[in-house]
Amino acid sequence: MLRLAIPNKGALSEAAVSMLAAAGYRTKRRGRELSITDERADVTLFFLRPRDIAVAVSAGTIDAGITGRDLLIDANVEAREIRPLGFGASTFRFAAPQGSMSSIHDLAGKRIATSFDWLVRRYLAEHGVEASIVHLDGAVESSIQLGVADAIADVVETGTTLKAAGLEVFGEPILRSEAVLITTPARADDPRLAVLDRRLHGVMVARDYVLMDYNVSLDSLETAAQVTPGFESPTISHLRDTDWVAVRALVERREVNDVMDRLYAVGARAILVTEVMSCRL
Ligand SMILES: Nc1ncnc2c1ncn2[C@@H]1O[C@H](COP(=O)(O)OP(=O)(O)OP(=O)(O)O)[C@@H](O)[C@H]1O
Ligand SMILES: O=P(O)(O)OC[C@H]1O[C@H](OP(=O)(O)OP(=O)(O)O)[C@H](O)[C@@H]1O
Ligand SMILES: [Mg+2]
Repeated sequence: MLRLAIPNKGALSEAAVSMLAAAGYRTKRRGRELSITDERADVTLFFLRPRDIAVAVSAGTIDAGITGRDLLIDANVEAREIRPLGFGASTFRFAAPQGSMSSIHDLAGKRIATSFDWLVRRYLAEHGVEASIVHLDGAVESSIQLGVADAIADVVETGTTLKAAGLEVFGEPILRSEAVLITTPARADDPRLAVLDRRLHGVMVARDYVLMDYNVSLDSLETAAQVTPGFESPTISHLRDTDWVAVRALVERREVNDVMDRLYAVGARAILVTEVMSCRL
């Protein structure tokens, strides 16, 4: 049985469950169950606090986990990221009262509140800045008003929380984070993990790509195929009219209208777009 840890609450929890459900795993919890076993897929899901996931994986009691990249790095353990999962994107940034700081060098000798001590210490050391860290478990944005810190380092997504606290970001982003699939070097070659990883990749491709079909004359095929190169190579099929062919390729969802316009302009017609339910590439 493959043991996979996923967040039991917080920003990544729902999206992790829906991704696993889309990948065909049983995810429905009866009440407050701490784990669910999917006998058919040979996987047990453990619902853990997001911050504990990298620790459980590195201890070897859990084979793999879904957590935030920021939490993985901050745990400073042996677990490694094997795939970014395309949800839960955020940045990790310094912030201070509006107009008070503009560069990380302004942090020298100051107090920085954060829940990510290791991540912040490492970044400051890399940049040669000496400051003291004030550890808080959450609601870090309140620390300045409470007089316990001069600046903060925290997760920023929309910036709403910062703004409400009268703070603004400064300096470069410390990190760009998102949900990631993690494991340890000891488990990295586990074939059951490879199946999980392929399933999750299949969900990501189905979310990010659509299938595009169109007809194009042989004269314009080369130009059109360059517009839709697909993952490896577009499929070309015969049409009854031997001067024309049918082309099929995967296209990034966010580019779909632009690609259709460009195909039309080079003479492609009957351009059709279809959702991908699932795939293994
Ligand atoms: N607003 C957000 N948008 C996107 N990702 C977020 C957001 N807040 C947190 N995250 C990500 O979620 C993970 C942390 O989860 P979250 O903050 O929900 O849990 P937690 O702080 O450990 O638990 P709790 O807040 O319940 O004490 C981090 O990887 C972080 O980057
Ligand atoms: O930029 P925003 O969209 O406002 O999101 C960022 C906020 O979300 C998270 O808080 P969370 O809800 O996890 O509370 P916490 O601070 O107690 O962890 C994070 O710690 C920030 O406070
Ligand atoms: Mg939080």
